[in-house]
Amino acid sequence: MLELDRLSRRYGDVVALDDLSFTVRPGQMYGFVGTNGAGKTTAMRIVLGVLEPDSGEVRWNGTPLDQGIRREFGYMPEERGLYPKMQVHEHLVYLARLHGVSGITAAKAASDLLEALALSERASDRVESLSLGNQQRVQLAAALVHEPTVMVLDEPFSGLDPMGVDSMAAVLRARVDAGASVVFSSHQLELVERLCDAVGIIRAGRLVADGSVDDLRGTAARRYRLDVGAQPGWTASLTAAVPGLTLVDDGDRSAVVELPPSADDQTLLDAARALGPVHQFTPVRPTLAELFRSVVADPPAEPPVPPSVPPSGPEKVEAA
Ligand SMILES: Nc1ncnc2c1ncn2[C@@H]1O[C@H](COP(=O)(O)OP(=O)(O)OP(=O)(O)O)[C@@H](O)[C@H]1O
Repeated sequence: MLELDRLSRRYGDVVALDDLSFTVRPGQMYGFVGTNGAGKTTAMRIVLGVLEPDSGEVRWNGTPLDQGIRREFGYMPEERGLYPKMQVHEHLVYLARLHGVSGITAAKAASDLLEALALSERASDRVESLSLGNQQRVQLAAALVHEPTVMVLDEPFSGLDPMGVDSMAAVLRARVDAGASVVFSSHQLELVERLCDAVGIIRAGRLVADGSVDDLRGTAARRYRLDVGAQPGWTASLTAAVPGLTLVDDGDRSAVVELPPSADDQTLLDAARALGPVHQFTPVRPTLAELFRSVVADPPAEPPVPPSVPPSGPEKVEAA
């Protein structure tokens, strides 16, 4: 397995990574997500070996990475690097041969990947003649052509059309199902939710959530959608009846509420029943995008700096 262990890295005064650790197991697709500037590329560059951490290390099956181990990996760096004048198939074969793959095996692997990525018809074209999205597909093929068991991919899906996303996802899923480890960064959270077995959320260089999307849901606040046949204003009565209950969405017929840790769902149901017939009572499963927003919006773990001015009264709200 691939282990990033307590990586820290600064650029001058900027703390890019702060004690970052996570693990990617064989047969696992790991999505690495975070806000702009959170430290994803820095972490990937350290795994790639183009950047040294200030502290911490990266291990593969318990052994700290060296150039020998790294050569076995497949990379898709942020700076895409293909030779523009080379033909697509020729380029892939060239890269596979650099990894010691035999000519016949390399040619077959290149053809298979081009077919899977819907690029067979462009096999004899120069890389520079392809659109950016198609060059990106070739870049993925370049990362995979020597059949690596670990793949580290920086935003492999950005800029691809939906067919490109699907074909790339299928190629990666097939490798993962065959036992490979894949870690990729992305801002496309729906895609990460759909594809990944595990997700790490990084904020300001720290990992703030790690696990399957279901694991992350388990730690999220519990929300319920209710439809109660009661008088208008029933949501106010409900929030008054259950201490700590928050109204998240007050629709015409139904409402979404968030339970405080102290209350259980039966208390909520009883309180709703006391107001009228309950037509709907459904747990709301947060999407990864919603989980992400709540995790990155949480205040940092450090103790807050005390305010220098005493807090004033409620903020004035301007009329629209
Ligand atoms: N070469 C550099 N010199 C100085 N600061 C840097 C350098 N590279 C990155 N940084 C800073 O380190 C922090 C982490 O940057 P990084 O590129 O790793 O984030 P990221 O999560 O990949 O962001 P994005 O999603 O925008 O690509 C940011 O504050 C960034 O400005």
